[in-house]
Amino acid sequence: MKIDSLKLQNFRNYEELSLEFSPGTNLFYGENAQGKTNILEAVYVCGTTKSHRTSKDREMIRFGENESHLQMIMRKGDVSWRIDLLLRAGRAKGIAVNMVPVRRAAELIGLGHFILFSPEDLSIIKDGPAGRRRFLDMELCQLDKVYVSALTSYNKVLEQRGKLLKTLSTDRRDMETLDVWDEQLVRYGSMIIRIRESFVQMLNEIIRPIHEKLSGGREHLSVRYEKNVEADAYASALEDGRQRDLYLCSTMTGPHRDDLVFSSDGVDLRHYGSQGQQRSAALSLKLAEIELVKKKAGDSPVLLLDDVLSELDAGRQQALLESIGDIQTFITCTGIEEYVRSGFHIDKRFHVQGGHVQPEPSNIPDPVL
Ligand SMILES: Nc1ncnc2c1ncn2[C@@H]1O[C@H](COP(=O)(O)OP(=O)(O)OP(=O)(O)O)[C@@H](O)[C@H]1O
Repeated sequence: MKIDSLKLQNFRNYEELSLEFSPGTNLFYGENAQGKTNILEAVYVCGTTKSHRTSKDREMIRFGENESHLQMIMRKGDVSWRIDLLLRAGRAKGIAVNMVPVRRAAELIGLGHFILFSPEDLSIIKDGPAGRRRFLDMELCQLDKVYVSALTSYNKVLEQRGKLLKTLSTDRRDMETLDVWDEQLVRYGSMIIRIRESFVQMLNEIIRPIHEKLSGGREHLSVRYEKNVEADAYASALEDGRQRDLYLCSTMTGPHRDDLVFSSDGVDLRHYGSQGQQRSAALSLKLAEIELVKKKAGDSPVLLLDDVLSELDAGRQQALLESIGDIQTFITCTGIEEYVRSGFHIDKRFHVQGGHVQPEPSNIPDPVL
C-alpha cells in the first residue's frame, strides 16, 4: 500500500497544505518546530484515526479554528481509496472512505498499515509497562478488527466498573451491578488476552533472527507476554480480588495491567539491560513489526521515521535503512548532511519552514569526494 497525496486544512500549524508523495522514500527536512512531525502525524491519523501524540482532537486543530480537515489518497495496485477526516473540538471525528461516511473507526482497519518510529520508541524497553501495552494496542488495532472492538468495550466497562467501585465504597446497595460489569470485563478481557498471546508468540519468532543479525550473532532476544491473569482464570481471579478492588476503588486484575518482557540470553532487559542493549532491542522490535505486518497482512506497511536516524549509531542506522526495501517511507530530519554522507537514496524531498512545505527536485546529489 502506498500513499499518493495528502491535503490538510487547519491542521496543527498548517492553514492549507497539499502534497504529492513518491512511492519510495520521502524526506522532510527543516529547523526545529517548523511542522515536520505534524505531517507524519497527519498521515498516521488519516491511516489509523489516532494520533501518536495526543488523544485530544482539539490539540490537532489549528489554534483559533474550530475544525480541521484531512484528506489522504492511498493506493493498493490499481485500487485507490480517499480517506477524509473531520476533526471538531469536543465532538467525535467525522470519517469518510471514498466519500461514504463510516460510523466506526474500525472500518478503516485493514486498508493500510502504518509503523511510526520516533526517538521515544527507543526507550520502550526501559520505560514503564504502559508504553509496551500501547505498542501492543497500536499494532493489534491495525491488524485485528475483533481486537479493536474488544479493547474499546473493555476500556468502557473498566471505566464504568471503576466508577461503581467508588460508589460502592460508601453505599453497597448496587452490588449486583458489579456482577454485570465483571461478566463483561471477563468476556472482553479474555478476548484481548488470547489475541495478545498469539501476537506475542508470532513476534517472538520474528524478532529472534532480526536481533541476532543486528547484534552480530552475540545476543539472543526473546519477548514474553507477562500476563496479569490467564484468560481461563480471569473470572475467578476477579472474584477473589473483589474485596481488594472495593477497598482500593480500582480494578487490579486484567489485561490493562499486562506487560512484555524482553530478555537477552535470559536477562530481563527492562531492569538489567545496558542502554545500548535496550535501544537495540527497541530497534529490533520495530524491524520485527515491519516483518510481522508483511506476514500477517500480506502487504507492505508505510514507515514513518520521525527524527530517529540521528539517534542511532552507524550500525543500527544501516540495519534500519536496509530493512526499508520497497516500503514507502517518510523521514523527518533537521539536516540532510547525514543522508548525503551515507549516500542513502531519497526519491523526493521537501523543505519544511514555518507551516509551508516546498517540494525540491528529486534526489540529493552525491557527495563530492
Ligand atoms: N494546534 C496547533 N495550531 C497551530 N500550531 C501548532 C499546533 N500544534 C502545534 N503547533 C506548532 O507546530 C510546531 C511544531 O511542529 P512539529 O512538531 O511538526 O515540529 P518539527 O518540525 O517536527 O520540529 P522538531 O524537529 O523539533 O521535532 C510548533 O511551532 C507548534 O507551535
